[in-house]
Amino acid sequence: MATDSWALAVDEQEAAAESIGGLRIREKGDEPKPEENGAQTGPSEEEKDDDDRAAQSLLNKLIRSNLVNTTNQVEVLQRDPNSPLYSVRSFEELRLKPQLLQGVYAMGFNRPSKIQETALPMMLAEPPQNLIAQSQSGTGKTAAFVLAMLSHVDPANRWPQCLCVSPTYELALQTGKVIEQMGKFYPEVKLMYAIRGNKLDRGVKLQEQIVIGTPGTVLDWCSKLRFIDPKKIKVFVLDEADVMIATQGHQDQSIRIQRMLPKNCQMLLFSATFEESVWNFAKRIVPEPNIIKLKREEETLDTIKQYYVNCNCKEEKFQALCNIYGAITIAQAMIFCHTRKTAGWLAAELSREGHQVALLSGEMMVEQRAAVIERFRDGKEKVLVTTNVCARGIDVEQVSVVINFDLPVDKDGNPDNETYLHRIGRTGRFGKRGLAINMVDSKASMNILNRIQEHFNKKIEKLDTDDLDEIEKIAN
Ligand SMILES: Nc1ncnc2c1ncn2[C@@H]1O[C@H](COP(=O)(O)OP(=O)(O)OP(=O)(O)O)[C@@H](O)[C@H]1O
Repeated sequence: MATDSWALAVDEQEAAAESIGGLRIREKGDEPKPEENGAQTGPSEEEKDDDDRAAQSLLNKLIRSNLVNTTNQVEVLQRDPNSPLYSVRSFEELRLKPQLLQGVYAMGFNRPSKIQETALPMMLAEPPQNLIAQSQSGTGKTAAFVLAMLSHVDPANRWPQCLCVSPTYELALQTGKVIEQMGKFYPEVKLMYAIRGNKLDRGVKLQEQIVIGTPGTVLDWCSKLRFIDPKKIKVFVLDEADVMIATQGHQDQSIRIQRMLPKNCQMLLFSATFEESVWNFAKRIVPEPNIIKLKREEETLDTIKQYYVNCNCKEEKFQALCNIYGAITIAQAMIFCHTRKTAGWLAAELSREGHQVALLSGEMMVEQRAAVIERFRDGKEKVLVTTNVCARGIDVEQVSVVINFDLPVDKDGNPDNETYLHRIGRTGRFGKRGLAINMVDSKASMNILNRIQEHFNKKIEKLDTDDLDEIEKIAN
């Protein structure tokens, strides 16, 4: 039957989505091919640590224990500019149910985050307002919509009232945990996971008030299997819209779910980024939206001293690194390599020299990566060797030195300026002065370095690592 083949297709899509959800271990023989010495051209697909946004997003969630601080103002585009816009400075002002206020405080939240100050009054308003909200990861979006969902359910009604769609199984579980924590003192409200593998008997009608899941299963449960009556949904949340649309098919499934919901259902959409594709998607899902944007802090190279070292091969680069370590005290450093193979080699060499080294590599499961980062954050290791994709978006405050053992290039071998800024930018944040050292090992990589210099219009000084006095000077 047509519906069955369609359901099968949905299953397949979800299986594919889950397999790129980050939790996987590579098979033996799946290792990268040996790289050519010294050549810094774009790596082949196998060589490169492939990662994806869902894994990155999950990693961020796993390692984040605090809000990301931001001084930027929120930008608000209101659907109805005549209705008073207000923001709150405390959770009390929101007149939450006492059980929920208790849950919020038990989580250690003292006051709403920047995005929550504006988003929460809108989400809790009567009549409910639709919202599209964008702010970087870690600014309190999840906590905000979880609070909105918990506030809107009627625990006396034993049917699904809030539907939350996440891009992957793992991300859905993380959000589910927040719902459980925040709803700790509100045990009448129950939660159900609509994820692959959660098999229910045919004919069952869900009694849980909140359902969180991945698009394929949620769609299945609302339509073909009818575990959920979509017409009774009051709040629909689409989380991580940017990650969602990176998976083929999810966009379509989300739109199909949305079409089954009643006209007065509150639609909420969250995203860490807001490129054109996300924006187009958001407009299809959320009619007449209020829009809240929180600008990301700009990364700059102003407070960073940048150097480059001329070498001929990776062994020479390693020697230069040893010379730097011998001359200056480095509290904590992050070293970026192009491939997993180089990263593994370098970590082993550094360990042999007596350094406490942490290695972050693409074949590790996301949880393992989170554990490595936490150990490094706690200062258990002083050097973190990593490939580029693994470390994107990770902030380790205390890092004072960043070393580009290989310069960042895109898949065509052109300079990846954005990644360069991202790698280096972190050291100079928090008002401290940072140090960045680039290893150059060929004409090609010198050319890349020159183009990076030109792009940022910032000089990268040459450093002679055979001259101890010169190295000592850069630390001052
Ligand atoms: N008002 C608050 N006060 C203190 N901590 C908060 C507050 N809101 C959220 N947090 C905490 O800050 C961290 C980030 O919050 P949250 O996960 O809601 O952000 P997010 O924007 O959804 O990020 P991501 O998309 O990465 O999940 C979490 O550890 C959360 O418990």
